[in-house]
Amino acid sequence: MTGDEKSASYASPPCFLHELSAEEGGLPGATDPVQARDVARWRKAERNRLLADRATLSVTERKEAAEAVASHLDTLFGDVAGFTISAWWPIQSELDLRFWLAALSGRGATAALPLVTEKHAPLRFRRWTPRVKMERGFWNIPVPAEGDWIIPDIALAPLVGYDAKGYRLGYGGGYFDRTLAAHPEVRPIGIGLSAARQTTIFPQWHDVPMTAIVTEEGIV
Ligand SMILES: Nc1nc2c(c(=O)[nH]1)N(C=O)[C@@H](CNc1ccc(C(=O)N[C@@H](CCC(=O)O)C(=O)O)cc1)CN2
Ligand SMILES: Nc1ncnc2c1ncn2[C@@H]1O[C@H](COP(=O)(O)OP(=O)(O)OP(=O)(O)O)[C@@H](O)[C@H]1O
Repeated sequence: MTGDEKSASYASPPCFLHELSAEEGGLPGATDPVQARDVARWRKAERNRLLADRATLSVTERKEAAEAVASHLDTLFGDVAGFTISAWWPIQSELDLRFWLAALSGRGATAALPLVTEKHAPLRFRRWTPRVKMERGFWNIPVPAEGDWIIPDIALAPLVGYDAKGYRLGYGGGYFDRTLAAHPEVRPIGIGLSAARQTTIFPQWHDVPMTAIVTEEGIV
């Protein structure tokens, strides 16, 4: 079964959601609270389903997917010299792109990792290399312990789900959306498994679409 077929059989989408999308004529911020609650519930169920699916991949399959993603990123970016690119320190069976990130400095680029320094606020970023001292941050995610705050040119965003229009489903904190609202100059690229594709994630006023989505199958 494809991811879409699975979502069709495992969770029923909420009704009238097309009316919520700003694109379809809805007013940003003027979302019906009942429908917003339905979307939030649906997202929570889909997030759990997609996370459970992802966890069934073997270590080898995940490693192969990460290597395929890395080669698609090289195709997408070409020469990265001069760019600052953020990614993530993997948790919960996320793809591990640290090998690709670690190689950036040798290519004249700067690698960065995100930090949650305040709940419900935009992410902040610090430079990372394998030699940087790390500490446990929010949610126990390892983060660079010191360094100046920097703003990436490109932010690779790990995704739990995504749709054909480039909207991303994450862990539900809204951190990436807040970051992109605060820094519209940052180019967001969603990274995940092709199986994480949804027909739609019912975009809300706050959802910022990715510039591109990269999976093990290629660039979407
Ligand atoms: N490896 C990794 N690092 C990352 C991210 C990521 O997705 N992956 N983030 C990408 O943004 C930021 C952290 N994102 C987080 C998002 C939500 C929650 C969280 O507390 N979630 C709640 C559920 C919220 C809800 O459903 O209302 C929870 O699980 O209790 C924690 C961290 C920064 N670092
Ligand atoms: N720019 C914003 N300003 C205020 N609140 C926001 C903003 N962006 C998102 N939020 C809030 O964050 C909450 C979670 O959003 P959403 O479900 O899109 O998270 P997510 O993209 O899955 O999470 P994450 O980016 O942390 O992985 C929503 O309830 C939303 O209201």
